[in-house]
Amino acid sequence: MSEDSGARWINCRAPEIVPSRERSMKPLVDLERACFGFRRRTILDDVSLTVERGESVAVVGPSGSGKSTLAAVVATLLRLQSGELRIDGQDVLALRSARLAAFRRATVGVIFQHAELVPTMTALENVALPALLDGADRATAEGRARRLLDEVQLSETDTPAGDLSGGEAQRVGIARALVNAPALVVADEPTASLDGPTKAVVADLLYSRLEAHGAGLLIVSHDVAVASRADRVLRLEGGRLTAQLAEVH
Ligand SMILES: Nc1ncnc2c1ncn2[C@@H]1O[C@H](COP(=O)(O)OP(=O)(O)OP(=O)(O)O)[C@@H](O)[C@H]1O
Repeated sequence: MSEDSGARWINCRAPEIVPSRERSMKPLVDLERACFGFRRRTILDDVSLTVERGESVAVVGPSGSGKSTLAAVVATLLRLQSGELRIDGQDVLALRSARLAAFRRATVGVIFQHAELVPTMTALENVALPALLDGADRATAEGRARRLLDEVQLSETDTPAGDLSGGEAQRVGIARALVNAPALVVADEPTASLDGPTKAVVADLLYSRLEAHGAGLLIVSHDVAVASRADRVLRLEGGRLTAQLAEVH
């Protein structure tokens, strides 16, 4: 999803950088009274959400209810039309394109349904890329990438990403999301395109690696087994976000 697609920019304030000590006392994600629509259709209607540091929060809901839109808003890929969003204490709506991109690279890892790797680059190059873009030198970026690929149990690091199976590609996606040691990972249907046994392996790796790295997680998933492993499960329906009280479906 591209930044600003279909959205109108309303909040226009001067950038404010919050000191890191002050940031660490605030929720990792603090979304308040968020509204977002595509053209005339309201998708998020006064939605508030917090994710604490190291916490995992799953969002479930009917198809088309706006789960991916919410994930893209929290991943700072789409801008809210009204409301507030602070991530790691930073008012992200106050940041414009270049600074927002730099903030996102350092703070938010994103995992997509189809991994979205560069097919001609190897697994190792795909994982190292965000670190290189964030200013790491090649040896450092590749060292981090190798360690993370080892963590997700991918030994064939020189295979072009286009030749990987769906499960392998998603393991690379998890490693890539973690390469800049983000405080937050946003995962949009990370297991939806995988078969049963592979889903379980990828979900295990996702939750265990995030816990090991102390990253918070916002995960959108149709999969009961995957969503119910989160610390909290929320339901998005009719533009509103509520606690999921009954069984996830
Ligand atoms: N770029 C866009 N322009 C216009 N409408 C869009 C755009 N992206 C999504 N939508 C619409 O917004 C609504 C919410 O889409 P979204 O993908 O967020 O829902 P979802 O809950 O993730 O759905 P699913 O579970 O089927 O993936 C849908 O009706 C979709 O068609």
